[in-house]
Amino acid sequence: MASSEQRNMSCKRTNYIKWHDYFMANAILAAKRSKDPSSQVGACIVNEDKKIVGIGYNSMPHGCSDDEFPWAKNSEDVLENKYFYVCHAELNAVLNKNSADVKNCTIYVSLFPCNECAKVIIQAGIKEVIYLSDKHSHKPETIASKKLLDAAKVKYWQYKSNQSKIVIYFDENNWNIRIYRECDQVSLE
Ligand SMILES: O=c1ccn([C@H]2C[C@H](O)[C@@H](COP(=O)(O)O)O2)c(=O)[nH]1
Ligand SMILES: [Zn+2]
Repeated sequence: MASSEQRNMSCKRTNYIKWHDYFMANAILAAKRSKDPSSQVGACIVNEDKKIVGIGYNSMPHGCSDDEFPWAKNSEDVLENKYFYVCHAELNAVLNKNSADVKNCTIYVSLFPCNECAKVIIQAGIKEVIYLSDKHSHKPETIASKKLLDAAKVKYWQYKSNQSKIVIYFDENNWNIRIYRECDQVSLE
């Protein structure tokens, strides 16, 4: 008779990362590349075959040093604030695409896209937006964004994960990932 270990080895794993968590985690990981001290935003574009075709985060444009351009948001001189210069995560994800186009793709974003990003999403042919935070839902940029997405029939919905956290261990001999469910403090393998 097979031992429980042998049985475990002959069945497929069940604690694998589910697609939505996987793609949203990629967006969150990308966000952590951002140099913006107050808001890091990440975006991950996925095609109909569940392949990642673009990743982006908010950054200064190429050739515009992120040591020299400002990251402030409340300077009296608007030219000393980041807003005129920074490229949004969604724009970068579309421009970074490694496929011919992003038609009918889904974009996973850590923050609901602003109106400017909504225009990019629509014009690029992206059909679905899955977002984590909607913390600016009261702002005109977000209200306008939803108007645009509604008119263009781009579906959007907020992702609520069953996992509360995913921890990555960078141990060269025993690299691992632990997935913690919200309902318990026990980590899955
Ligand atoms: O759709 C969006 C909206 C904003 N961002 C980026 C642009 C900026 O770097 C920050 C916003 O800065 P605040 O300090 O929160 O005003 O977020 C984006 O990438 N995508
Ligand atoms: Zn934007």
